[in-house]
Amino acid sequence: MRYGGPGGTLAVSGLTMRIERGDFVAVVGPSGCGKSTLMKLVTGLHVPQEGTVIVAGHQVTRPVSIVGMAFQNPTMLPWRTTLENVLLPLEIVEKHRHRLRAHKKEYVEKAEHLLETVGLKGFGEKFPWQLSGGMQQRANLCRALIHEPELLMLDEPFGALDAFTREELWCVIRDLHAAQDVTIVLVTHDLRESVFLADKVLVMSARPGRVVAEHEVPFTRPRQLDILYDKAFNDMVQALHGEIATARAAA
Ligand SMILES: Nc1ncnc2c1ncn2[C@@H]1O[C@H](COP(=O)(O)OP(=O)(O)OP(=O)(O)O)[C@@H](O)[C@H]1O
Repeated sequence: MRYGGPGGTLAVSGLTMRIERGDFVAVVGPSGCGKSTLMKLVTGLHVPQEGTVIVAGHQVTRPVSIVGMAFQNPTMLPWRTTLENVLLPLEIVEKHRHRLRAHKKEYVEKAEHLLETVGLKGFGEKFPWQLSGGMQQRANLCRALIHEPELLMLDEPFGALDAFTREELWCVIRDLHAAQDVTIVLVTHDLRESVFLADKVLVMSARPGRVVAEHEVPFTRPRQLDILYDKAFNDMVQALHGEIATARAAA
């Protein structure tokens, strides 16, 4: 995938990965290695000049509707309440668009249930600007989940949060993955986050990005936050750190 025409920036090249249904995969790598590009390729926001992206058996040629996305900046619409923001994808995704008016109550209940799951019970009527950054991130996750995506793409969704809120949201995501049949791809700079949450961690090279290593995370589920202090956990984090340092140096 190259940006800006033939002489432009080659963001990813030879990037190959296979993710099975229900997997939780984290993608880590040096800054600028093409992690966000990968997200945009999988969701169909970009189409590669060479190679193919296949999601749920179909080649991706335009934005994919079975995907839920959450990026670092929650970009909620300020003139809509939190609940109305969470309901937004339903106005876009075809399967729900036609049902929305007749089944509004059912969808509102679902949105309220999701808000409750992430600790935002009773905040649906507030506007996004009345919520803290952490609360907006939580609402952002609800919006990514409202249309029951089969694939959830998370691009640094907890990047701007303080450590405590971030760890709390890790647990929300962990529980969502355990409770629902959803495949999750998480792009992150936070190696502890990748090891805590994922079944598999993919390490990318410096730009042009490709996968240089793939690690199964051996820790049993459900994982509790205490694991962050285990030696085996920290050894894995440190090993990943070393791999990324090597990938950066090779650039
Ligand atoms: N729209 C664009 N036009 C030109 N170059 C771009 C564009 N988007 C990304 N790039 C370049 O492609 C490369 C990969 O960018 P990308 O955002 O995918 O990396 P990243 O790994 O997500 O970065 P970071 O770790 O800093 O978030 C970078 O060198 C970036 O400058």
